[in-house]
Amino acid sequence: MELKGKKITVHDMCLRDGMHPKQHQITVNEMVTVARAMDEAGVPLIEVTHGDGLGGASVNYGFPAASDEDYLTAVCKEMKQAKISALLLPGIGTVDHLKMAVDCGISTIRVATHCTEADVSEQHLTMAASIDHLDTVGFLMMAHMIEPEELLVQLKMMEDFGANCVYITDSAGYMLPDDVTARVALARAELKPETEIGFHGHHNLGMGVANSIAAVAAGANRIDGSMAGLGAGAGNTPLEVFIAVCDRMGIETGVDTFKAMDIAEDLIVPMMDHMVRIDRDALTLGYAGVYSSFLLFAKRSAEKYNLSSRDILVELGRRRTVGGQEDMIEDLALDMAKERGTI
Ligand SMILES: C[C@H](O)CC(=O)C(=O)O
Ligand SMILES: [Mn+2]
Repeated sequence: MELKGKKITVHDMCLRDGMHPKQHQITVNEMVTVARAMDEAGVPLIEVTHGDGLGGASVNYGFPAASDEDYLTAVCKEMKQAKISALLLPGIGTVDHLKMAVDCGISTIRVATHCTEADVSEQHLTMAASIDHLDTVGFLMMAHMIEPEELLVQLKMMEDFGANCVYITDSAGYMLPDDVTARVALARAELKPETEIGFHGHHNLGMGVANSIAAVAAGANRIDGSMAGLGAGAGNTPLEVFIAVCDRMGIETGVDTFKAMDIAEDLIVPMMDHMVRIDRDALTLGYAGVYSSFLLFAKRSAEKYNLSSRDILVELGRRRTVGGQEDMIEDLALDMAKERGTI
């Protein structure tokens, strides 16, 4: 496919997926500063929410520095051209959270489920689609775990519930470009032509940019990334890198490449509590197909029970654990520690 001249929408994740490595402690001021700079650089869409979506503030997922309502209210009113999105996982976020986010000024709601559980998104997607001008997006996580044909059934379900855009989400950073091509191309061929297709990558195997380009080539027109890769695991597709590559290839993002680089370097890297990079554990997530936001949970349990975090992650992958099973990580570590006599 000729990519030169193709227009795509990039969607920044620093202020939502980036909440995972920050243990949800990004302040309202930091959110506003980063969002303003991205607005100025031409980033068209920015996600702002607790790392686990609206309503994520809890013992299980972690308490944030401020409420979703405070973050969204503060950021939405500052935007000149950028639109703000919020993420919602049914079971964590409710229809009331969705209404609150709309009242705060979001333009996009993304309803996320595990890749085999699109049916649980019906209530939220139907409701969102009934709200005037609300960009309604379905988001299927851990999409590497099922074959393209099975994924298509789930994507179609979200389309039927009213999503005008559906996402193929590589939550574990496990996919290789051929995996992305197979899933996106089938979706592009079978979904309604007016339904947009998005791809959300994690960089655990260093494939974020290559996978995102594969997605665009196969027919996706929305691509998630985050400046300096601030996101779960080894982070999301580093957005400033993806923008520079698009620039070289003639793919139009509308974002100023040098301003994107400056945001990554001058604003995001200094905010990091640890370097978000492909270290041994993040690489293991990608290699073993584990949900990226399990990383810090596994590291904490490893430290507590004198275990190797890699061993915990490999076992989580073997057990095919999925998002929402965070509480099982400590249970697993405790069992492993008893078995190995490390406690
Ligand atoms: C709640 C997760 O962090 C959503 C996401 O970004 C992913 O699955 O990847
Ligand atoms: Mn993610």
